[in-house]
Amino acid sequence: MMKPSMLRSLHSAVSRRSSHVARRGYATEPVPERKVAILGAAGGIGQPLSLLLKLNPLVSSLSLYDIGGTPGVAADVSHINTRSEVVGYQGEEQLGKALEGADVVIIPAGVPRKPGMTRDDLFNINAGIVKSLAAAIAKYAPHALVNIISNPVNSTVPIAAEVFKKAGTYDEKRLFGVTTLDVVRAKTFYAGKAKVPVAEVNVPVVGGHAGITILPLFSQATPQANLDDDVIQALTKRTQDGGTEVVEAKAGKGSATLSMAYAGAYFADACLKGLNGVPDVVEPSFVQSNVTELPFFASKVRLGKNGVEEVFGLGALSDYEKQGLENLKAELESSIEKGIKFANQ
Ligand SMILES: NC(=O)c1ccc[n+]([C@@H]2O[C@H](COP(=O)([O-])OP(=O)(O)OC[C@H]3O[C@@H](n4cnc5c(N)ncnc54)[C@H](O)[C@@H]3O)[C@@H](O)[C@H]2O)c1
Ligand SMILES: O=C(O)C[C@H](O)C(=O)O
Repeated sequence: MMKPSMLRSLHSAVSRRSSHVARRGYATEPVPERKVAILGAAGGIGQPLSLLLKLNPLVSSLSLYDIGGTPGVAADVSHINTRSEVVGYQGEEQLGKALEGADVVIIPAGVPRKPGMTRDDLFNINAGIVKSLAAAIAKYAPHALVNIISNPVNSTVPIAAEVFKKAGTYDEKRLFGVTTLDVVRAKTFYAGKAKVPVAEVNVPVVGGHAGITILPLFSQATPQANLDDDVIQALTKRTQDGGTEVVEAKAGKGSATLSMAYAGAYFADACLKGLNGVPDVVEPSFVQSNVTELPFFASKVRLGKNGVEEVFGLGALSDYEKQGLENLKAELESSIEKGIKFANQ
């Protein structure tokens, strides 16, 4: 996966490879051609996400779509001397071209929260946006891996699934709700309390992506730090409220964009590695699932040439986590049902 420390060396590595290929006239390490489309590319997440994907050597074609503003973002990002070609598309009439041939489609389109709002308060606007973008994906990129960032993720993923079912293109292995930011936060907060190097930390986060539906499993965190129960409870609450912490700090100017772009680029990189046949690519995602009785659930998944190759279970839970799991089910179920109902109206 693309770690922050790798970003600095990435540019020089890519430049070295490009000049080597140019000198010899053929690629010494064949890297498959991969098109990534970002829908909502001119937004707060979309722009830094476009930048990070332009730095990813696995991407050969970067397609930046939004209702407006993408010619400028594409012109800007395209001046970076890395592998991919960048094209900006704006307006619905260009959406088909933006999607055609895409291997991975990332959707950060939609409105963000303001202080005092829940993610569900975004449903009325974002549900319609995701529904129409999913219909276009079914038509123009039916085999792409789809990474949904738009909130409320607990509802927008089921919406996309229903749209794909109706279009006859649904493949549960290819649809992902991006919950990577929850894991990024859990790792950061845990490392701070446990006083261990953050780069060594792993924390599974399961459930969904809103408030109490976000369930970090600190009992399975590594390295183990034997933190007191009250510290674990505070870490759990901080992870669940991580998004709200940013919304309040931004004071009306939106929600997490930069950390989300990092998390989205990280997950897209994992999807590309899986498609390219890299073994043992395991990341968390909100996917169709049999892990609990709920039809969608976030847990670790193995990514491969067809998307989801394996959905991992919960492992051993502490009593506190067992209770957290029971507590989240009603809210998660109702958000999933709300999405399904909306898509079928
Ligand atoms: N999954 C997560 O962890 C996570 C984290 C942060 C934010 N989010 C969500 O991501 C979404 C975007 O956040 P942001 O801060 O980038 O918002 P933003 O308002 O800065 O950008 C959204 C972009 O979407 C575009 N857009 C709107 N309708 C569109 C359509 N039909 N087709 C294409 N593009 C369209 C807008 O023009 C804008 O450029 C929000 O819903 C937010 O809640 C999710
Ligand atoms: O909190 C939000 O509304 C945005 C996002 O879901 C996040 O977790 O940062």
